[in-house]
Amino acid sequence: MAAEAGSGGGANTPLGVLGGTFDPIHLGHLRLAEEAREALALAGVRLIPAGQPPHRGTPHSTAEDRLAMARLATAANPALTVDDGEVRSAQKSYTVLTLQRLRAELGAQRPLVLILGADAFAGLPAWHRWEALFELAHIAVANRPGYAPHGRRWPATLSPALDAACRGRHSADPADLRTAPAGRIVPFDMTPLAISASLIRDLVKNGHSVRYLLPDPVLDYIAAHRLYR
Ligand SMILES: Nc1ncnc2c1ncn2[C@@H]1O[C@H](COP(=O)(O)OP(=O)(O)OP(=O)(O)O)[C@@H](O)[C@H]1O
Ligand SMILES: O=C(O)c1ccc[n+]([C@@H]2O[C@H](COP(=O)([O-])O)[C@@H](O)[C@H]2O)c1
Repeated sequence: MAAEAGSGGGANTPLGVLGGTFDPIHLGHLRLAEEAREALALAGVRLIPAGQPPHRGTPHSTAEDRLAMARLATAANPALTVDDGEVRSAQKSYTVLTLQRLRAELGAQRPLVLILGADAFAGLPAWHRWEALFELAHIAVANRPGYAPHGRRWPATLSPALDAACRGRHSADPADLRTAPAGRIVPFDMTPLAISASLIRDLVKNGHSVRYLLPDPVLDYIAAHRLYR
């Protein structure tokens, strides 16, 4: 059985961190976590729903609903755990603060791997104290349909600031993630899934089915709470 995220594995086993608004959580998020876990030999992945996402308006569902859906979506997989730290915090959900909290919890030596889709990675220079992220965690970047940089082509398409920050950090070998607590950038390929939370919200709003785009318990939660109508 896979080790429980956050406590599993040895002291050097990297732990994945996947933040998101998860409005709602869908199979793109879950495959991103699962494929990162497998490709990068992670102890597990902590999914962290944003309480107050810094770069978008108020989410369409409450933080409690998004947290509940994330818990339902991951209940059957012990390698995926849900962290409510950002939902419980009164502050904006800046990733740098969350990684500092995880560092304090897990120690300075535990390798952390911040998992991002290609769209999120490309926007990194707009994040709060973004260059400090490289001191706190490794970064794993997955392809996402419709977005560049994509997979192994990514270094050619970065903004100059991100390109400069990435220089010398690139690694194609997941084993490198064990040799330091932070600082590497690892692109990895996942099954391309053109699923987004905004697509799901639009489908629900227009009365269409979203079955098989997200787990059935999340589908049932959306229906029971009349979300996104
Ligand atoms: N289908 C997908 N493939 C790869 N990465 C994804 C996919 N969907 C989301 N991600 C990644 O998951 C993280 C959280 O995404 P987020 O919660 O914003 O979902 P979203 O589907 O992009 O939402 P929205 O459509 O509301 O903008 C980001 O790093 C994002 O790049
Ligand atoms: O730290 C920041 O400045 C920052 C800016 C934008 C997004 N993030 C984080 O990136 C994740 C995805 O955000 P979003 O808005 O695309 O759902 C989520 O965990 C956010 O808290 C973080």
